[in-house]
Amino acid sequence: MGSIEEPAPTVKIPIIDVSGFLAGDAKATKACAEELKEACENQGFLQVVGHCVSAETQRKFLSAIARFFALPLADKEKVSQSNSPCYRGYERIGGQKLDELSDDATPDQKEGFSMRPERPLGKFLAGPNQWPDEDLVPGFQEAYWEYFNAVHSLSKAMFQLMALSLGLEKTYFDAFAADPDGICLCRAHHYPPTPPDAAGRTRGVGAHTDFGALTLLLQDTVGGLEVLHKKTKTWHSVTPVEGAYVCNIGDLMQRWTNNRYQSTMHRVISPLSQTDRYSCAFFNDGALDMMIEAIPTCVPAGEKPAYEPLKVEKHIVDRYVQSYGAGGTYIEQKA
Ligand SMILES: O=C(O)CCC(=O)C(=O)O
Ligand SMILES: [Fe+2]
Repeated sequence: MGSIEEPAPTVKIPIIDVSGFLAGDAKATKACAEELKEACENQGFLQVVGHCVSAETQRKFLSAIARFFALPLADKEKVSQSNSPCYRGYERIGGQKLDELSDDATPDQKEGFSMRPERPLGKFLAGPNQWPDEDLVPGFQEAYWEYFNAVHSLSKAMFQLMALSLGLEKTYFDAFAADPDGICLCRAHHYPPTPPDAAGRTRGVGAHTDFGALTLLLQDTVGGLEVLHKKTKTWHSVTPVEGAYVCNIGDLMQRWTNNRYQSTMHRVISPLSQTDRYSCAFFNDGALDMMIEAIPTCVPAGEKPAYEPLKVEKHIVDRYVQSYGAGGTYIEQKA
């Protein structure tokens, strides 16, 4: 008798059209919230279409970041994140190591550019942005802000949909997600083509879960993003859908929902490729001073929450130190 092979698991990453919800249609909102709940309780990943970020805003932004990453290294290093007291600016290849699975992982084979809303120096991550000279990348700053504002709006709307999906008041997460001093990060990435000697050995981004609550990722059509199927430890690609946002749950939201919503491990492989890949992640990590405590309706009657209450600031600082190394600029600021 031949052995029976286990069928390969299918990991469903649904594509959810949020246009009805954004337009205020009650029936469409109910259906959207239901689809979102299903996705968040299972693989913790979905793709959002029918959103409010225009194709033109995305196009202008992707063109601006490609022009920035094409600059000579010396020009990019002028706005290096290592000169920033608040993790803003350019991050060279290998600047971050997100892999949580293996100790001997190679640093991430991506370069990045980070900006955030500007706030007076003092609190963690507050401070000024660093921009390249306008002459070097005309229109970069303008395209970046236009893009940031549009995705920020979408992010706030997605938190409202998430509240509805959990059977909560629509505004339940507003104090976190719409706080004027909240931590938002818009980080563009460039993954250079992979030479044959590095393919299979390196990672664009090592396996990790996202730190915060909710991520909205724009990826071009090259591909490479993969999510882990926990049970079988197999990786599954997130097929690019042009203009869509890959939306995923981060560790804070998993904690907040007492493990009901899943923060799933993901990575970007470095396939043998002649093509540059560009993506941009928008993280809305909320208000530093907030305490994250299990949402009461997520804790079954008679049970204790799975986690102790945790201040957002403590969680975020720990994760930055972990991925960028200790002795970061935060410690200097506090001295
Ligand atoms: O570039 C990508 O596709 C994923 C990036 C990512 O996972 C991250 O920045 O946390
Ligand atoms: Fe990620």
